[in-house]
Amino acid sequence: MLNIKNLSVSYGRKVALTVPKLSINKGEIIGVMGKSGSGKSTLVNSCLGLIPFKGQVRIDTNDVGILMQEQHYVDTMTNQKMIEGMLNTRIKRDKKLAELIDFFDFSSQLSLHFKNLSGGQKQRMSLIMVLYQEPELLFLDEMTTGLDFESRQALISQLKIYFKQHQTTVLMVTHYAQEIEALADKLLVIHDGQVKAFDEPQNLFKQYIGYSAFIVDNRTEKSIKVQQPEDEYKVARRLIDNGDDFRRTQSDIELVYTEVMKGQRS
Ligand SMILES: Nc1ncnc2c1ncn2[C@@H]1O[C@H](COP(=O)(O)OP(=O)(O)OP(=O)(O)O)[C@@H](O)[C@H]1O
Repeated sequence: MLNIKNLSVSYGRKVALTVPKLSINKGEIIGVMGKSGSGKSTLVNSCLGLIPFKGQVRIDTNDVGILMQEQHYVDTMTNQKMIEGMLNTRIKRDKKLAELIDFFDFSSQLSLHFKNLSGGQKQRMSLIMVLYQEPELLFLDEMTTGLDFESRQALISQLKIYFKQHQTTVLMVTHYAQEIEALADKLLVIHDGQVKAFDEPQNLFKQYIGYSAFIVDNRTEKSIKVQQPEDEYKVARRLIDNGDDFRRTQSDIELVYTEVMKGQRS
């Protein structure tokens, strides 16, 4: 669905991003993580052709959607008028739109103005308009930044259902490991303009963390690395005997990310 070859983006003399090769298959959801200034937005912007770049970016569809962190709309009309105007349709007569509004629980916000919506409601409204166009490929750039925990959780679970139903291919940039854990098939870690890791979380977990790990919750939050199932049993036994509250994890994104970033220059 998206193929990148020898991509290089520079701002003036500074090379901000180089990606020798990257392929995203149809229906895959890719979560992109990296520090501020690492090149995440540069990746999205070059894929969208919004900035000049060298190399190849091939997108196998014309139905591309994008949702950035902040949206600005005119504020002279209600949300309903704006949605209907921008999509050139009427909610009453448009089953697809009515269903989306229902899905994102937006009916009671239709009579309001955009500026009076909460951050989560603003994101929902933008999503309704983006998803109405049934993009095959969707770019999400920090769509839940600034949302409170509950709004983020709600949005993530709605999107999880939606993406599954529609087999949308998604590249989402986020600072929240939890978002990737809930939605992404693969994790892409960018640091200093370079791809440091790109694979399914469980593969990266095996590579960077080991066979499995126990996180001792409540007390220490320390992770214990184990390489073999037998070791896992021994560690579990010890933790149980100590009365510790722990959980087993094989795809903890935060652990993987921390491990990938170890040894990288800041
Ligand atoms: N228009 C620009 N002109 C010059 N330098 C830029 C421009 N846009 C980005 N950069 C630089 O390129 C690098 C990558 O920026 P980018 O916006 O892609 O990072 P990011 O990972 O998306 O950061 P954040 O998480 O803060 O959004 C940074 O060093 C940034 O300062």
